[in-house]
Amino acid sequence: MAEEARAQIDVWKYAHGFDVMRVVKCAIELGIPDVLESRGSPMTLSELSLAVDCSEIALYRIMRFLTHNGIFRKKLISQDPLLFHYSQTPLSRLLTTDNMGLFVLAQAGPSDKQFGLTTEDLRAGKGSGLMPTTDEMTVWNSQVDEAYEKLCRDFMARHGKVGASTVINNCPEVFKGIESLVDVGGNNGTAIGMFVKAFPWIRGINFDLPQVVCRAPAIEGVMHVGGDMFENIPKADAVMLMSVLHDWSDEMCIKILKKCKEAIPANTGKVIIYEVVIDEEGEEDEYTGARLQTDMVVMMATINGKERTGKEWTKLLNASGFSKYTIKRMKAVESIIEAFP
Ligand SMILES: C[S@@+](CC[C@H](N)C(=O)[O-])C[C@H]1O[C@@H](n2cnc3c(N)ncnc32)[C@H](O)[C@@H]1O
Ligand SMILES: O=c1cc(-c2ccc(O)cc2)oc2c(O)c(O)ccc12
Repeated sequence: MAEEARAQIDVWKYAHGFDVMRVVKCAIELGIPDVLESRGSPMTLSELSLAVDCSEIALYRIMRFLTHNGIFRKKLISQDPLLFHYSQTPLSRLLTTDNMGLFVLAQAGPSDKQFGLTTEDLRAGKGSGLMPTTDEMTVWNSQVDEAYEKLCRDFMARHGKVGASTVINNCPEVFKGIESLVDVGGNNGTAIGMFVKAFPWIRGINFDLPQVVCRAPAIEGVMHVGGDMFENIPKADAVMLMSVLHDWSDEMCIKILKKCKEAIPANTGKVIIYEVVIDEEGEEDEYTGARLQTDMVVMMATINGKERTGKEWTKLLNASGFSKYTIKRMKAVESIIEAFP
């Protein structure tokens, strides 16, 4: 593989390296290596959930990530996750509290919700919501250090830049025939500004919460509109949703998607979703690890957010009233989903 292509994959190890260790720390705190060791034989998700007192949904997600990383082993008896059998590896045996487990916990420092998943949240089946405030709102938590809050805002703006160039380079055809495009949850307008520059026939609307767009810089060809995507979305030929839906539960996503549908023409409109599509078992590629890491990041950052598999996207789009959709896989962590009314 060319050095450049390898770097596109390896960079995620550094971007999410700290998060990997936070999930390993939670697994030790929950006692997963200890329970598997004392049982001495493989355990189903339900058995493990009962033994470590952790919700099945949260446990399934962290075990999906930890088995992909070779920390535990998973045996598929069927495609039903409730019937997966989990067992130790030589590595997880070293992570028991009798062995190196306490060493890892000590090095990780005191448990502090501000800096990672907590076992209490996982037990309750929710994410840690480090970044939202209340009601699943994804606005940076004002209780965190001011400099860190600014770093998070700046990081999100860069995320928009990286995402927009991935879409422009890999899927320029999605912009064909679109005269107006609204980027819902577009933050400071970085992404929509890049789309309008690359495809100058498009009129861009950057739509985000009023307290977010009021800080956005003026961008040629882009109008900033403040509002609430659960209430009303400005009308346009197409709606873009970049890394927005992964912050929300299925129920809230359906509300957002229904509002997006109302904003576009019934016969020619489309919703363009730029999000991770988690690979099904046996369909992994070189980005699978980074996609699963992003699921862990979303679990830490939000309360009910998650990355979704193709099947989960189908359910969501059908429930939101979209009649058809296509998934375009890219050489990237995210994919493009085009949904049509
Ligand atoms: C994870 S960020 C994604 C930002 C940008 N699309 C990107 O990919 O970099 C989610 C965005 O959704 C916005 N948002 C959250 N709740 C919203 C709401 N009710 N209405 C409009 N935007 C909202 C946030 O302010 C934030 O800018
Ligand atoms: O801290 C994050 C990171 C992401 C993120 C990371 C990698 C990707 O490929 C996509 C997104 O998304 C976040 C997010 O949506 C949020 O509301 C808070 C924090 C983060």
